[in-house]
Amino acid sequence: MKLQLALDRLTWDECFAIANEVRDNIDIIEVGTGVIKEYGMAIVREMNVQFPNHALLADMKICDAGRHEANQAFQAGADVATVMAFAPEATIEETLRVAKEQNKTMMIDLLGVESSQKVHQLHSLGATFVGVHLGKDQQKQQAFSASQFDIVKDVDVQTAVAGGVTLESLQTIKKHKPDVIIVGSSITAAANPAHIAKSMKALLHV
Ligand SMILES: O=C(CO)[C@H](O)[C@H](O)COP(=O)(O)O
Repeated sequence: MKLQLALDRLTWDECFAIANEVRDNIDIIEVGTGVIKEYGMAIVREMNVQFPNHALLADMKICDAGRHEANQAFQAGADVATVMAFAPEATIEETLRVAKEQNKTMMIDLLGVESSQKVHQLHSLGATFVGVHLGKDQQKQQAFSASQFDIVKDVDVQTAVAGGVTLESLQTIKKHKPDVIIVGSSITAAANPAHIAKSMKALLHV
């Protein structure tokens, strides 16, 4: 199980400062959607320069112009880019083609997906990696529930999980053995981000 740091709602300097603080306890750095909207692909490029030994995910949340936007992420140095499960099949297929051509990975974000039928359909399109996701706004109404893994349990795909993961909820989440656990605010808004990241990493290896 890998630990992915999600950098959201932060300034350029905060992104680099926090990533640097927790670098020894995370496997993947995610440049969040809002951060990309603020600073463009330049921040993905710079993250790749400053953290060459970490895998890098650009949370593009692509929903149209799949080839162009997947190329933007990969040319900026991302190893993984995201496309939304609700995007048209043509868009998802284009992003998967671009990733294959460049030996990169697309993560299909399952935000809003409630049926395993949809995940099977994505798998038949060629998806190999999906993200179970409780969105930021949804988190105000409900906490992450382990039942959210139900939609992926019968499908032969790698999984990530995101959405308000905390040190406490990690105990339950890890039992479902996702390939990647994505943590944003529990680390980035902590008084001591390095301590939380270290505790999370340690918990994943117990
Ligand atoms: O993709 C995201 C928001 O759309 C976030 O990266 C993801 O939800 C992780 O952040 P947090 O742990 O703060 O929920």
